[in-house]
Amino acid sequence: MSFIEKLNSIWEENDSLVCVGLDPDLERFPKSIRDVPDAIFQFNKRIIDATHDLVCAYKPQIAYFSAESAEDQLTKTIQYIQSEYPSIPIILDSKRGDIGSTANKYAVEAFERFKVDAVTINPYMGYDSAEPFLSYQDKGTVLLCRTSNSGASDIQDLIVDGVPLYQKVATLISDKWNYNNNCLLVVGATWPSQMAKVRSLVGDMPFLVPGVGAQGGDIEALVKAGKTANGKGLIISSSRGVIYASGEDDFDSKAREVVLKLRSQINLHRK
Ligand SMILES: O=C(O)c1cc(=O)[nH]c(=O)n1[C@@H]1O[C@H](COP(=O)(O)O)[C@@H](O)[C@H]1O
Repeated sequence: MSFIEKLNSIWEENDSLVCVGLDPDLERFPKSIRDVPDAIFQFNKRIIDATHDLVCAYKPQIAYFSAESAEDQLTKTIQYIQSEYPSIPIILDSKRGDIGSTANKYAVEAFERFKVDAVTINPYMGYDSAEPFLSYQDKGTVLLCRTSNSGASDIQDLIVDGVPLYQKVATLISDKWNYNNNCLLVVGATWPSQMAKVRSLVGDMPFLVPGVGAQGGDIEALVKAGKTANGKGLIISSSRGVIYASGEDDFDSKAREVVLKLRSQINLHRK
């Protein structure tokens, strides 16, 4: 099953547009789990077990693993989701982007080493840097368009041929790069008016939407701006707001409570 088919079916199955970001930071772990062997995997496993019926995706961020020399625990986390909850797509957040020959290796890293369903990439080096990812027809390529951070406007809003660069990027990807129907765009939850503009440019292409929870994105505004006509089209991702909902040993049940609330707040505005 392709990434897009998997996404369409989990949106229905779990009635959810919520993605949980797995950004495991040992310093923020409860004492009870910090010193156990494979602490990162054990932490992720408890978050996953507590939320699997409420989400449409998991998004592990590679830096939180590689900074700890813990890529083996990233592999274990991915394999755990795939064996226990195989209908849930996994988006590897690594924001790769490089010349074609190196991008080839990054695509192999994501799709053959880690075997994820989708990966985030930076499109600013152009088509040859994206093509190795796009050529995996059944995988999702999630391209940065208008990011959630405060510096997003520094470059992404520069005017090119009379329009902001992020709109040029959206149109280019939609018109030229999406020939396998496997592109998604990153549009931050913190910018609802820009999101509405991107939606008007790219039809029903799915958006990965980080920036709710810790970064303060407004749920009602983003859902209204970004949803497609069928009330879907969004993968709304929260990391710290979910996984650190409690600093104590009840972190998994508190994470579940946050995801439940997030799912219902989002669903309120989908219709
Ligand atoms: O590609 C991303 O996931 C991403 C894009 C973006 O524009 N903003 C953004 O915050 N992210 C990632 O989404 C996550 C946000 O984490 P929280 O702010 O804790 O929910 C981090 O892993 C970021 O690297």
